[in-house]
Amino acid sequence: MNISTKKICFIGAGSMAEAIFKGLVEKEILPVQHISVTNQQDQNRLNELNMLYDIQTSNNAVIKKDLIKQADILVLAMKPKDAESAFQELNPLLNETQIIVSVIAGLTIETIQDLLKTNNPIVRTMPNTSSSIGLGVTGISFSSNVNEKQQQLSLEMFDAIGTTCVVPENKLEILTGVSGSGPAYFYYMMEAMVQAGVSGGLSEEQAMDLTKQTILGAAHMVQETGEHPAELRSKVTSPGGATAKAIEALDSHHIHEAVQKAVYASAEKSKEMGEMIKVSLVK
Ligand SMILES: NC(=O)C1=CN([C@@H]2O[C@H](COP(=O)(O)OP(=O)(O)OC[C@H]3O[C@@H](n4cnc5c(N)ncnc54)[C@H](OP(=O)(O)O)[C@@H]3O)[C@@H](O)[C@H]2O)C=CC1
Ligand SMILES: O=C(O)[C@@H]1CCC=N1
Repeated sequence: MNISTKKICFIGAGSMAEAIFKGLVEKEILPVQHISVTNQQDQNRLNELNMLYDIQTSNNAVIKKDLIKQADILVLAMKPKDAESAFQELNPLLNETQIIVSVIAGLTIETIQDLLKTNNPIVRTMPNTSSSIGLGVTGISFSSNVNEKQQQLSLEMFDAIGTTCVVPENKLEILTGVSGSGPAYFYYMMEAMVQAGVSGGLSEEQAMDLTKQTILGAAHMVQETGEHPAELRSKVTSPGGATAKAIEALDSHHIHEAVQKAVYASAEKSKEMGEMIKVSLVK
């Protein structure tokens, strides 16, 4: 099996769907004619995506049905709260050979199966938005009926836009806290660094360039040296020097614990969003 011969239909046209198909289109992983995108109602958004990527887009009921029926892989990319109604629409259109890839935070394989009322192979994933530039990382769990070839195909799709990490399903929430939400923590940190630079007298452009290159360099250092971040940090931190004072300031605000709390909060919220749908199913 090869991903380049497959047809992929994205159900949901938001930031995450775009990050994935942008990565696939720009890396020429499959022909643009093989990629289609639908959403609930926002026609302007679909027009914009069609113009940008030359992929097929439609939320016309008849065309949407055809796109879904023809797809080998369906990517579920709506918010958890919209999953139930979206899945009801999907159910009559599915055939059992289609691979269902979900990027929805918190929604378990079991709930997806219950909602879809089918026995399709389910690939539950947690990507991140850096997939759009081929630097994403995607956590993946498979339902027990995803065969070897289908697993390879799914891995091929996400490896093409970054790296993948196959984990047991009960690890996907904590993985969401680390890498799904993770880019936001670094952007948050960057916002603060730029603001401080500007307050201290740098131009916005200078502060942004310095911050950008610093985070890029730090990430490459971890990757290329293979050294632990703690070791690299100690090399920046001259005893009694400026960095030591900076780390002291971070420690005095319990930033280390705060970051851990942020990871746990994201994991907890993901679980909660999935649980809410499970509860509404039982009712
Ligand atoms: N953003 C991120 O960094 C990440 C997001 N995720 C997951 O991806 C999913 C989408 O998130 P994100 O892209 O940020 O969300 P957005 O709000 O940007 O996009 C949601 C999309 O879902 C569509 N939609 C809603 N209801 C339906 C329906 N019934 N049928 C078809 N499409 C529908 C919306 O269409 P319309 O506008 O027409 O209503 C919209 O295009 C979430 O479940 C999230 O947990 C996972 C990893 C990272
Ligand atoms: O914020 C969210 O709920 C999604 C999941 C991880 C990143 N974005």
